[in-house]
Amino acid sequence: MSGHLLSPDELEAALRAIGAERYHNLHPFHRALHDGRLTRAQVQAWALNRYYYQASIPAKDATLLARLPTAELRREWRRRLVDHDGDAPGTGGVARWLKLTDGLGLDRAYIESLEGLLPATRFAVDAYVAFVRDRSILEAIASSLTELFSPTIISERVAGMLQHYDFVNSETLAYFHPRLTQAPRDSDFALAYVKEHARTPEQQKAVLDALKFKCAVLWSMLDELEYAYVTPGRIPPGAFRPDAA
Ligand SMILES: O=C(O)c1cc(C(=O)O)c2c(n1)C(=O)C(=O)c1cc(C(=O)O)[nH]c1-2
Repeated sequence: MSGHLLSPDELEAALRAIGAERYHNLHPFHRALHDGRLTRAQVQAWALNRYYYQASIPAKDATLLARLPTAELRREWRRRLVDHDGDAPGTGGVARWLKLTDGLGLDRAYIESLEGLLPATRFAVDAYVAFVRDRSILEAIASSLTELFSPTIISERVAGMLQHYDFVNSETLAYFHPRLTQAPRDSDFALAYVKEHARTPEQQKAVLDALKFKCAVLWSMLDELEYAYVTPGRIPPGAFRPDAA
């Protein structure tokens, strides 16, 4: 597609097509999570690993915030920091994620220590933070666009988990509720930004590639969860062992 300039609406359609093909709602581990086919131990492993993603998102947003050139852009982006970190102890998305890990019977200090992470979780999340730090502002903003697709997966996940697992309830899944309004607000802004600022075929390709990269970050996290926690005997040395928790 190089050389061909897309209209803003064609660019949006191309971005949505990437999500339709590559977003992590299609991963077998997520299908199993939402359909009630995981054990409590496997759900614990998912929540423990996903904690590192959640905890790194505000750091990722802070590196981008520092590079944004206008007060208007910074005001828009700093809301994300408050969403995740809160504005007082015990508030915000990361704190709400810890309510989920508490509810699953995991020790907070162990979760926060990151000791039990799968290696691929660390690599994938660190790659996302580095991407946002090192690439153009346009690519960094485009890499957040997986959030266009997250309200659908979150609705599916909450409904499926409440229906199938007796070890979660709407209080332990409280993390997800505000995301249903925060994610569309954030992704509407990011989508309008890339539609306005990707004005050459090269910039449009960079935007599409940034979204592919981000889909790969999310996908690879689930690949290793599936590898390590579905077939016995494959947990990497040092990673969370449900039987020992
Ligand atoms: O539950 C999910 O499947 C899911 C996906 C994503 C995403 O697509 O990146 C995010 C979130 N949740 C989320 O809760 C969140 O705060 C978030 C921030 C970002 C981002 O890239 O800035 N993605 C996501």
